[in-house]
Amino acid sequence: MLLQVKDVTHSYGVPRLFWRSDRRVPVLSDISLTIEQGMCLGLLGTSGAGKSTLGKVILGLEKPRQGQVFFQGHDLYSTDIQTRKVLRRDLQVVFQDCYSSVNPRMTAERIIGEPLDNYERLSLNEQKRKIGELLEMVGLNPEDMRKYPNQFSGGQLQRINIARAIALKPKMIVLDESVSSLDMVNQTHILGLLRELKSVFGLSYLFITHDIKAAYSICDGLAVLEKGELVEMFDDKDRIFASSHATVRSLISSILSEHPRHRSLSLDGDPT
Ligand SMILES: Nc1ncnc2c1ncn2[C@@H]1O[C@H](COP(=O)(O)OP(=O)(O)OP(=O)(O)O)[C@@H](O)[C@H]1O
Repeated sequence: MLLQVKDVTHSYGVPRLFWRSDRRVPVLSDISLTIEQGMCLGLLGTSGAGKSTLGKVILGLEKPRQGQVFFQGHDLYSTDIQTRKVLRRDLQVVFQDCYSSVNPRMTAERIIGEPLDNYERLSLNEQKRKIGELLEMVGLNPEDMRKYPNQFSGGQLQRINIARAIALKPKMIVLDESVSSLDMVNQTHILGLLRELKSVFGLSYLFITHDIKAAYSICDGLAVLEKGELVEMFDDKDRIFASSHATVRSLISSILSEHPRHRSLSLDGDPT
């Protein structure tokens, strides 16, 4: 098992202006889930359900109040710093906002080269060659490495973020609404790219989204969060259609056409 989230509960403190507050808002309640190597789990839920918080907990960025996160058998929050650094290499992230995820003053070469600088000792030429290969892998041109973020479209810049995420050949990537800000055409292309990278590298994804159609198109399994609780978990994504849970039904109906003729729409295709 690659990732195990065990009984995770989390809450955020409520800030007060003039006195200390011990009031906390519960955000995650007793969450347990697993992700196997090579599997893509979709984490669905409405806004504020706690999806991004769970993503941060899994990335080792937000220590949960209770529970544990095991990545490759190591407890992320109690392991030593050295092991944590090694584990971080295998656990990468791509966020929704491709522009704020990068330093506007860095070229694509430096953006993609950052994790390589941190973890690998490559010569200048080796690093350039590797960055060129990564750019090609995500469908861009090696010459694009000289460009700055403002010279790329949103879709191209998200490809740069993906190239950075795969630079160290990680085992798992947390994709937090990574295609949500893109138009439909770019969304389809990036989802295709993610599917391809998954099969080439045996990558695992946690695909965080409110978009059930995008999740269905890339995920093997689906989990549904509501108000911090994991209300349903489907190892096989197709089982979601049999769910009678109100939240799950409303997620499904949100993508179905109003027209009765489209009620049996497959999530893979467009309505005919
Ligand atoms: N750093 C923080 N401090 C305090 N409260 C927070 C913090 N981050 C998130 N929250 C609150 O925790 C709850 C869950 O937020 P979270 O971002 O995890 O939900 P989400 O399901 O990812 O939502 P969205 O789809 O809108 O991004 C929300 O009520 C949010 O306001």
